[in-house]
Amino acid sequence: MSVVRIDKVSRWYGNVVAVNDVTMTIGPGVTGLLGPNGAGKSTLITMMAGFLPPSVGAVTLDGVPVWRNHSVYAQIGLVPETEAVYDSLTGAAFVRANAELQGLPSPGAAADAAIEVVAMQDAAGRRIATYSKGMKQRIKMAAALVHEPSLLLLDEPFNGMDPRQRLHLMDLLRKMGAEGRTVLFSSHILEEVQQVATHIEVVVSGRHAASGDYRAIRTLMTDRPMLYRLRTSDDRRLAAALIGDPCTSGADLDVSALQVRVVDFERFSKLVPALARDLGIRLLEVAPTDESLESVFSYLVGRR
Ligand SMILES: Nc1ncnc2c1ncn2[C@@H]1O[C@H](COP(=O)(O)OP(=O)(O)OP(=O)(O)O)[C@@H](O)[C@H]1O
Repeated sequence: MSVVRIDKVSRWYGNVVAVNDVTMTIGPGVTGLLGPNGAGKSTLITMMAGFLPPSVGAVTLDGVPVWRNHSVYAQIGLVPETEAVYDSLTGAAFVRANAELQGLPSPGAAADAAIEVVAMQDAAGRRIATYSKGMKQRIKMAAALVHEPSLLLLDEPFNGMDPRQRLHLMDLLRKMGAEGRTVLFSSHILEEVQQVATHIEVVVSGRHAASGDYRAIRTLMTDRPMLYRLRTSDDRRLAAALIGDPCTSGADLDVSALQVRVVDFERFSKLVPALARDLGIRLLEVAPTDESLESVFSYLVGRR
């Protein structure tokens, strides 16, 4: 069983604080590392893979420090975000080279098996230069899997994949997790994470913002105060009714719409249709105005 522990870790590049006092534990199964661009996901993954030392704090795998520890590297597979592939090699040669670097006794057989896992047998004899972005992702995945690591780290693996490749990779990650491996992948899309991860860690602006399963994270996100825009057949009457209920904390009327500050989304979502029905008001539009990922994430950070 592989457990990664990130303990009070900070990492800075010159004046830029990329990771700020993060503590988290990642165990077997599939974990999604969720956060907007620049949140520090790649920096965290690179430290977990042992390619970068923390400025402060420790990253360990089963209690053993990862940085500069060659015995630990054999247990780790990394699929980096960058296209770290040799275009002039065939897919098969690239994966085999990784098997040789890992010192495997039968590098050819290990490479064939890994290529089969990612279903790239048909294209393995072609030069990587001719691959699509999604195919490059899969061959990088085969290279990362060739030594059967117990910890698999993937940085934005779904980027550039078409829907079919995406489903294939999701299946593969689920399978790896079900086999008892520790799989962690980064993403900035909650729905993507939700489809495959059983556990989610959220980072924002270098800080650990939240942790839990999809439902817990989704609840945190929808429970925050939010501004809703409503267009109805009688904004004024609906505003008066809504403001009398504790699920709202304010309402603004302008010529084209009604803006309502909602503090209890669950209650609000039931109240609006009920009021509209009782008062005979037609609802033309009900939509959140600040649903951007950044606003959701900033809220999560603000709570801590
Ligand atoms: N080598 C570097 N030198 C200087 N600053 C860096 C370096 N690498 C990352 N940073 C900065 O550290 C912060 C975190 O970057 P990081 O790449 O870890 O975030 P990320 O969540 O992976 O973002 P993205 O999804 O955009 O890759 C950013 O502000 C970034 O500009």
